[in-house]
Amino acid sequence: MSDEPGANRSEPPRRGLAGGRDRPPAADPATPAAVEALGLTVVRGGRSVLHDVALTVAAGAVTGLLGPSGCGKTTLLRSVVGTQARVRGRLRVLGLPAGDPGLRSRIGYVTQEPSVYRDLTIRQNLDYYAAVLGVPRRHRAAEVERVLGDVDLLDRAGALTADLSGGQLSRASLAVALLGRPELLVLDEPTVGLDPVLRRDLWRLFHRLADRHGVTLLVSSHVMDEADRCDRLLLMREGRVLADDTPDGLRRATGATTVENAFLHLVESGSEESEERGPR
Ligand SMILES: Nc1ncnc2c1ncn2[C@@H]1O[C@H](COP(=O)(O)OP(=O)(O)OP(=O)(O)O)[C@@H](O)[C@H]1O
Repeated sequence: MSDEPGANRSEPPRRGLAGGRDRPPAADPATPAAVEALGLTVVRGGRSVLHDVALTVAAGAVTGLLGPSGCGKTTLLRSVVGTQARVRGRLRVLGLPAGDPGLRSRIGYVTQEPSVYRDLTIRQNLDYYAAVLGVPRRHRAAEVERVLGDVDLLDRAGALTADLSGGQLSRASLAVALLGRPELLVLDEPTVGLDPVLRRDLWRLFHRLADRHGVTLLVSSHVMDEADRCDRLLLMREGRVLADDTPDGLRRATGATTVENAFLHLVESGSEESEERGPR
C-alpha cells in the first residue's frame, strides 16, 4: 500500500511517563517545543501503527526516540517531516502544521537508506544538493566544505560515493542534511553499523549542533545504550509512547538503574494495568 504525504493536523503533548491524553507533555516550561503531537494516529497497510501518540520535542536539545524494531519510530519521524500519509491528530513542527511547505528548508531528514547519488563524488553530491536548496553559487563551495568538516569527510570528499564504507555513506547523507543549516534535524538510526569511535564522534557532533547552534535533533535508535547520550528520551513500544523524559528523570520515576530496565519496568507496569482493566 502506498504512503503518499497526507495533511497533518496538530496540537501539543505532555511530560513524564505516558498518562492521560488531555494535554501534551511540556518538555521544559522554559524551552519552547520544536515538535508537539497530540492524539497522533497513523494507519499503514490498513493497520494502525501509531496509536494516540502525545509527545514534545524540546527545541535546541538532542532527543532520542528509542524503541524496538517495528515499534513505529520511522513512521513517527516521517509524520514529523511530512512524508507520511494518513496522519490524524495534532502535529505541529517549528510552529507550523507538519508537512507545511514553509518547513521544507527548515528540516534536515536522514532516512535509513543513503540519499546520495552513487555515481557522483561526495563533494559533487553536496554541491548538487546545495544548488537544489538554493544556496547562492558564491557561498556554495564554503557551505560544502563546512558540512564536510562537520562529518569528518574532508579527506574523502573526492571519492565516488559508490566506493564508500557504510559508515562513510551515513556521514555523507548526514552532510547533505546539514546543508543550509536546518533548525530541526530528524535522523533515522544514524549510528547503525558504525564503530564505537564513529558513534561517539557523531553524538558529539549532534550535541555541538544543539549547544552551539541551537539546532533541535530528533534521533531514532533501537539501541538502548545510546539513551544516556540524549538530553531527552521518547521511549516507544508497539506504536505508543511509553515515556517522555530525561534519562535521569526516567530512572527516578521507575526506580531503575538503566534506561533499558526503566523500559522493561514501563512495559511490565503497562501490561499489569491492562490486565486490571480487562479486555476492551
Ligand atoms: N509501507 C508500509 N506499509 C504498511 N506497513 C508498514 C509500512 N512500513 C512499515 N509498516 C509497518 O509499520 C510498523 C512500524 O514500522 P516502522 O518502520 O515505523 O518501525 P521502526 O520502529 O522504525 O522499525 P525499525 O527500527 O526496524 O526501522 C511496522 O509494523 C511495520 O511493519
